[in-house]
Amino acid sequence: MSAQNLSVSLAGKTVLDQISLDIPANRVTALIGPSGCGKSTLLRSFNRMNELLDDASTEGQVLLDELNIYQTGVDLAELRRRVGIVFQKPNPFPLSVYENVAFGLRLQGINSARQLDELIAAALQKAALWHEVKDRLYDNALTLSGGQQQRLVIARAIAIEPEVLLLDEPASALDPISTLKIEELLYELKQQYTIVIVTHNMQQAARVSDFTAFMNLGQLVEFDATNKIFTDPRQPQTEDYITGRFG
Ligand SMILES: Nc1ncnc2c1ncn2[C@@H]1O[C@H](COP(=O)(O)OP(=O)(O)OP(=O)(O)O)[C@@H](O)[C@H]1O
Repeated sequence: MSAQNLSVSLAGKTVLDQISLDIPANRVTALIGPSGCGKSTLLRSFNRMNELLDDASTEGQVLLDELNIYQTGVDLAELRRRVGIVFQKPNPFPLSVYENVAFGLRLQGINSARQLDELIAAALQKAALWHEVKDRLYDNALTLSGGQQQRLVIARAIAIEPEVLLLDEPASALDPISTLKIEELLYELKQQYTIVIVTHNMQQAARVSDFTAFMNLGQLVEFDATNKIFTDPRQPQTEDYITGRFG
């Protein structure tokens, strides 16, 4: 996936300014930068979620394979199936664990009980949750712990086989053990999916990502291999940020 000269305004204010960025396939890319620099807005532009806000306008392109997702006639439901998103606060539906994962599959017309059972078990396994919920499949998802709920939301997102998974601070509401589980999970998931994660936690970005984009004031300051960004950045601004001199 790639952004090309992408600019976004919200309520008349330029929030992203001419961003061009190639997101490598089957890798984890972290978006870092000070509060308000536009990380979440960039993430949400990858599946056109900004359009759900009043008064959002977008210029430039986002390419998913060959498709400019902003061209007219793009099927937004299909786009969001291909590019899934997980938010900071776990948001399972107030349904059973099973029905949470079944939801998107049923929307795709999959109704055979046997097929659903198999796909739901596979998604829960991929989300590293199966062992904890296999005897609780019909319990309400809201009875799970916060960390389990977040892995359930990830299972719900991957059940419908997206190509890209967007994660907006997926662990910041979780305890350290749940955070570690999510981080380990990302390592497994990148074998199959392209992952973009917004994080405030620079240690987390250094641990989980292969590539890092440092943003400031709506601009992309630097994009490189994570190791390079954290040990030998090209831009003084990046160095100042990662060494804690601002932000
Ligand atoms: N719905 C909105 N309407 C108007 N302005 C908005 C809206 N949402 C965000 N903004 C503004 O857009 C800018 C970028 O916000 P965004 O949430 O993308 O930044 P961020 O880097 O993710 O910040 P944080 O790290 O604090 O979550 C900020 O100045 C913010 O105030």
